[in-house]
Amino acid sequence: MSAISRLSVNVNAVAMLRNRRDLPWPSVTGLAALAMDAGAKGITVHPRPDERHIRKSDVFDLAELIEDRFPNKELCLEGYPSPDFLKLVEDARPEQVLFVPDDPEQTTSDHGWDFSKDTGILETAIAASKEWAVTVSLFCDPDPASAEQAAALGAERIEIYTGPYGACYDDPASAERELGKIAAAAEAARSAGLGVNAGHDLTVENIPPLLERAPFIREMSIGHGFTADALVHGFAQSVQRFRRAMGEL
Ligand SMILES: CC(=O)[C@@H](O)[C@H](O)COP(=O)(O)O
Ligand SMILES: NCC(=O)COP(=O)(O)O
Repeated sequence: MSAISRLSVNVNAVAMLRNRRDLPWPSVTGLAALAMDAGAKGITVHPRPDERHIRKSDVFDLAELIEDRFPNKELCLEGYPSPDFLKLVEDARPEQVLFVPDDPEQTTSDHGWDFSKDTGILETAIAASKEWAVTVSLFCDPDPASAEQAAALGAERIEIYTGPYGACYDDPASAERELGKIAAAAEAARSAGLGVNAGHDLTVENIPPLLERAPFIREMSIGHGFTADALVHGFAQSVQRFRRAMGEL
């Protein structure tokens, strides 16, 4: 068994379920603790401006949980680098921040940064995060040029957007085409000295072929597919199932 997992469990969907009622359950911190006890490397959350799932208070609760009970695990915060989000990063000090080019109205993340027009806001956000000693990752489409531009801006990692791959995984020709794009972007990022993460619509089924093409991917944040799996198998079992799919068990 490898000591460090790649799996960061995204608990957005747990918060969404909790928010159906004015009650504290299911518990975001409780399930996050369960996932980390079961072997996840950490927890990811994407607090959106409307707090439709993760609330600011969850971010602080999770940061405290990790500091107090899981000092070797990591919190990753995802979001658009608005002043409000940057203040949250400054106050909560996660181990990693993923900057995502999401509009506040967006249903979910569906594209990477456009480096031909978004560099100003990213330069400011990257410089601030580095001052706070927070590792910076940028959400990128699976294309080598984006990886190189992310490196030129001073990011330490990229997260390759795997939504299109997840959506066509059942169609071998389309999946192969998407895997080729992801592998090329991952290689370019690695050559540029970046750590390579991947995320969006990853599942127990589609992870193994992805890791065959890019075995050096260091982190996968998984929420929707993880939660769907956990509804059937239970949170702790799903950590095992995803780690097995990642070749870690
Ligand atoms: C950045 C990313 O890939 C997203 O998948 C995100 O973390 C999911 O956000 P929602 O849970 O709001 O769809
Ligand atoms: N960064 C991707 C993420 O955190 C979770 O995405 P998904 O598994 O909910 O699609």
